[in-house]
Amino acid sequence: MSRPQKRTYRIASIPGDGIGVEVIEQTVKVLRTMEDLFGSFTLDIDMLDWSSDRYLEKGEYIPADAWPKLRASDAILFGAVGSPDVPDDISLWDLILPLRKKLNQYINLRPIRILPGVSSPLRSCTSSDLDWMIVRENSEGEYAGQGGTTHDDTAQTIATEVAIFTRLGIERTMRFAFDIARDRPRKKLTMVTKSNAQRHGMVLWDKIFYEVAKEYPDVETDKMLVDAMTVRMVLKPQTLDTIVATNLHGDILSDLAAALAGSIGVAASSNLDPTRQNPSMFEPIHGSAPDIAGQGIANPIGTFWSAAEMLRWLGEEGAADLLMKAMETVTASGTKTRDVGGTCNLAQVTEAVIAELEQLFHSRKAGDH
Ligand SMILES: NC(=O)c1ccc[n+]([C@@H]2O[C@H](COP(=O)([O-])OP(=O)(O)OC[C@H]3O[C@@H](n4cnc5c(N)ncnc54)[C@H](O)[C@@H]3O)[C@@H](O)[C@H]2O)c1
Ligand SMILES: O=C(O)C[C@@H](O)C(=O)O
Ligand SMILES: [K+]
Ligand SMILES: [Mn+2]
Repeated sequence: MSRPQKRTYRIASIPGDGIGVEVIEQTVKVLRTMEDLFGSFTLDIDMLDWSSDRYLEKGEYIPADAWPKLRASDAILFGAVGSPDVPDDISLWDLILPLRKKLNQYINLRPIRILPGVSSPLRSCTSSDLDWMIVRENSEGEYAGQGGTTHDDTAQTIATEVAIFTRLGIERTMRFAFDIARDRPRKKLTMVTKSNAQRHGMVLWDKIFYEVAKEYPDVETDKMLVDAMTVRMVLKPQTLDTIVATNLHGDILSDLAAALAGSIGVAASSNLDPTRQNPSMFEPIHGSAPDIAGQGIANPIGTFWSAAEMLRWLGEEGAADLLMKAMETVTASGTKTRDVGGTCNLAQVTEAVIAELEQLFHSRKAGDH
């Protein structure tokens, strides 16, 4: 009998700043455990020091010659960027945004659920009341990079931040969102907009949503103005399932959604190039959290979940499922960080997840025979 060949994946890992470094360190331990347990795949992890420290030292986040190698990787595992020593617009526009843009990661997919053992700040909201998939457009809107400042240092300074919406960008996002909605049991897609006040880009957004909807007669459609959407997310979470939103709206709503599901520390995201011509990038939705950085108390679950999504994207479904199961068993058992009501530090949560992975893997193996 010939043994199946071991699969190798080239992973570029960018821990970044603050708690990004801490959560990635733990996630790599978890991935190494999975690699050892399964034995069927190898993760060739390239740790990249692209951080604000590097920027302060060398004047750049991403080395100019780094792109070909990065493009040749199979996936990117990202922590967070942002430092009190560098203006936030520089760190975002020199690190995370060029990655998303140059690698054509035009979808940011953010699953939001209440994990076992985690409670929602909403009174009587259970896991069956809040199970959402947020599809955030990830390349245009206010993030298109169009704009500028003139008349600097005068009383007439002008600054523009031009929100760009293109048919191409909207159409591919809507199609992706409808595909996601169709694959979920409720087959329901809520489109978030602001086409009452924003009469050009958002009107085009709505128009294309209804055009694409015609191709998906089996998916129930629904439209919400973004302000009212915040109210509905809080008061009627059970009426939502798949949500499609612009880059900026999706950014804001997903932090709210994560908080409603218990903590921003458990929320995952996938920056996807659905064409698979470039590597996709997986990261927790949170930032570098300077207020708790260096204390070892950050919740690593959002990054573990992102790593599970990375394994799924790479085709390692079994490993992804096992990691989700281990994570959820650990949160259910009460081994949790403070943001979700526990008393553990991130290393203790990691150790518990690793122990659970080993336990689950071996009991599954025993069940096979
Ligand atoms: N994609 C990214 O890398 C990304 C995302 C968001 C913010 N940022 C950057 O991060 C920096 C800080 O931004 P911010 O404070 O607005 O947002 P943040 O997400 O870093 O933190 C918001 C709050 O949530 C808490 N928090 C975040 N992650 C947590 C975790 N894993 N466990 C426990 N608590 C957690 C923080 O302590 C803080 O109180 C800024 O420079 C910002 O630009 C980067
Ligand atoms: O996309 C952004 O605005 C950066 C950060 O807030 C994020 O959600 O990744
Ligand atoms: K992040
Ligand atoms: Mn955000």
